[in-house]
Amino acid sequence: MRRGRGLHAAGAGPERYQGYGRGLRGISLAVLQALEDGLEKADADPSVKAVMICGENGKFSAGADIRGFSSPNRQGPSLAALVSLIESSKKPVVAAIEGIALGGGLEVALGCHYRVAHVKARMGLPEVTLGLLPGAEGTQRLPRLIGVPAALDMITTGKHISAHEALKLGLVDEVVEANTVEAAMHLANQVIGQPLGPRRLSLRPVPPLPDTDGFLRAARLRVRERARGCLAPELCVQAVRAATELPFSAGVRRERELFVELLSSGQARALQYAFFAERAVRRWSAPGGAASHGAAPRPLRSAAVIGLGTMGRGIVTCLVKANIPVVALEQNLEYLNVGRKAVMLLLEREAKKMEQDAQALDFHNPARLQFTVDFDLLRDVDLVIEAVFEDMALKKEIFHKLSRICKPEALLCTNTSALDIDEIASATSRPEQVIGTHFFSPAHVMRLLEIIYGRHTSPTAIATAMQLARALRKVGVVVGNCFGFVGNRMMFPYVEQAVFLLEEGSRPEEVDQVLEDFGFKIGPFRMSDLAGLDVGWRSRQGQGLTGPSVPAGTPARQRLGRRYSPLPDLLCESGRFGQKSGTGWYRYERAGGRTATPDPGVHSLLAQYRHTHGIRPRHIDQEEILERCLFALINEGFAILAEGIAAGPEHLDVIYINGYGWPRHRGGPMFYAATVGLPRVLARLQHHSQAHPDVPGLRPSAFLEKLVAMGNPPLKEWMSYLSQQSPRL
Ligand SMILES: CCCCCCC[C@H](O)CC(=O)SCCNC(=O)CCNC(=O)[C@H](O)C(C)(C)COP(=O)([O-])OP(=O)([O-])OC[C@H]1O[C@@H](n2cnc3c(N)ncnc32)[C@H](O)[C@@H]1OP(=O)([O-])[O-]
Repeated sequence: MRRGRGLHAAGAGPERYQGYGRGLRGISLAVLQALEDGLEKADADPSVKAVMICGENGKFSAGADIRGFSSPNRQGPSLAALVSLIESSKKPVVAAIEGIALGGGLEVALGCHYRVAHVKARMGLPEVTLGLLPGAEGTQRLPRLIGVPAALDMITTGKHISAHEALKLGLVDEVVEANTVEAAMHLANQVIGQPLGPRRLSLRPVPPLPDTDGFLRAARLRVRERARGCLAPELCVQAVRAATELPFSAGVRRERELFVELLSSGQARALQYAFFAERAVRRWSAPGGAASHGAAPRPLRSAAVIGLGTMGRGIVTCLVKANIPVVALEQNLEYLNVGRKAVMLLLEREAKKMEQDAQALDFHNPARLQFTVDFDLLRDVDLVIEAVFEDMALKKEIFHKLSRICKPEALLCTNTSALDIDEIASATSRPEQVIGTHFFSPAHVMRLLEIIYGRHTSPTAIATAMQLARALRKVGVVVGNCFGFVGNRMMFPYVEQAVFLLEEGSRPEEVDQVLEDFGFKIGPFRMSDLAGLDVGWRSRQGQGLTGPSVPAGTPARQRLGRRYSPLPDLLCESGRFGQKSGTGWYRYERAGGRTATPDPGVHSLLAQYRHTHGIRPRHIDQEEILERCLFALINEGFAILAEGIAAGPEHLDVIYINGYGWPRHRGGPMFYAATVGLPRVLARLQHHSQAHPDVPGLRPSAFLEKLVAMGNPPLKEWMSYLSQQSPRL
């Protein structure tokens, strides 16, 4: 059999038919056309007895070309028509599924009469993650094949399933360990002459459930709850409902209507933007022209983690999960034992979640995970991640030690969330090997890894840190060095506005509710309680903003000539540290509890505070809460772009989606700003800035002003309007 590129239609008789295209990049019009031509020829050719469809380079198909959805003049055969054509073929058609069959690719396989999968193949309908639904009749065929509950699960979550799961569900007919194409050809030859009617899914009824309507109603509520304002999962349920209530052809029409509704919703555009942005940030650039294409990573065969607090424990866990042997170090035996117990508990839980792979974790083996107080054991590791308190002196002491002990090529990473990478690197004799790897709590769950290069960090070090992100299955985003880097720097003005709103009349639960309704997983006050209010308090003490170092006579609500709110400090002074102490901006059932209840104690503290400072509380509406919090954050984003701290708005958006719970269906803060329109963002910032002239965070960034003056160009052109690219890029 000849193998070319793209999906192939090959005759089991003497003729072979093949299409062209790039399997992974999505099904192109050329592939569709070639498949249609091939099938028509196969049907017309009496010497062809059966047809086999396979992909190129060991991959069946990644589905429709996502970029094609935004091209308005798309012409040519449609994927749905092709799937129908396959199904109606008079000769048996067998899909040979290797690698992946996703989205439209799986829908093509559903049109085939038989499906053979390689044991390592993965299948799924991920359209929902792109704000769509399987629009090539997948929502109508899959429930007919595997039943409503399993089909609904795949369609509303977009999850990929293994070949074995697919076999169990009845999605494929056979799983093979060796040559899938050969096996599919073999099956094709075996079924020649057998009736095709029962194999045509469009002719089958949907297997009934005892209470299909009740099941679908419950499913709708469940996905609505989970989706937080994202439309696609709910419309997926509606499409599956159509399969249960309507004949096939009417169900297909309903599927098409729902698909078109989603396509024009704006959310699909945001989610597809997020898909490409996550891939775009893999290409990084750094000072002196260094870039991803010219830098090779060093191997990562072993690692060490210093500090077994909350972050360190999570980092050890994700290294073990990535199969990288780890040395975990603490400063004394007491802390080491506490840390060891916590890490083991986390790993046990992870192993349970991973079930069949638990053996592979092998974390009881000292060759894979070792606990120590002895720095000497760090001598040979490829990578060290320091995760101690945010204390510059302590970090410098550790890095000084590391530069004496570790092998010269070892990568020295700091998990600081805000501190100066260059100052930390200055404590070593090899600043080119020092880099920031900012994990997000819980580190074994959150997908983001902010990678911060310093003035001397080498391209190899950046490439190795990006490789680390990939090994840990995280999204690595390379950014420059400044206080708070990208994520936290944008977060400061957002949280600051949230606190100012409390001073002026809001309650914590009101502000949180508005931002959670917008789509954030948790609002700023719930988030602060979760992270621990003492963390920020310690940082503000370090910066001289609160505590004994504040000069006598400093106005309570002013620092360095700008507005300051001592409210968070007051909470900490009264022992309210958030969830860990059982009280913070909310009340919890106990210290360490997780259920936040509005706290009358906080309400009276706020009333007292306003009285003390002569503030007349006012009603603040949702729009003002949203604008002040979000536009302040976005404004800082423009300043970051102008300073060259990040290479583009996609970087900021990927950071916010993966590290800060920004709703993915809104595409990230900078994408959101583009959606709202930069002139409006600017006008509202100007308005709020006039009302609060002592808040620099509301003063519009010069870059935002410039973009508006240039006519509000599309997001992908923003960076070309920076008069001079920063030397950091
Ligand atoms: C009336 C209505 C009719 C409509 C019919 C609707 C039909 C259908 O239901 C809709 C769909 O199929 S929706 C589609 C449903 N399918 C999906 O949602 C699958 C989306 N794709 C994936 O999940 C992952 O890419 C894979 C798991 C395939 C590979 O992961 P990996 O090995 O880590 O590789 P990687 O780095 O991720 O990708 C490599 C390069 O390929 C690129 N590219 C990939 N897929 C693309 C596509 N479909 N398209 C375009 N490009 C695609 C990707 O951007 C990247 O480009 P770069 O320039 O190098 O940056």
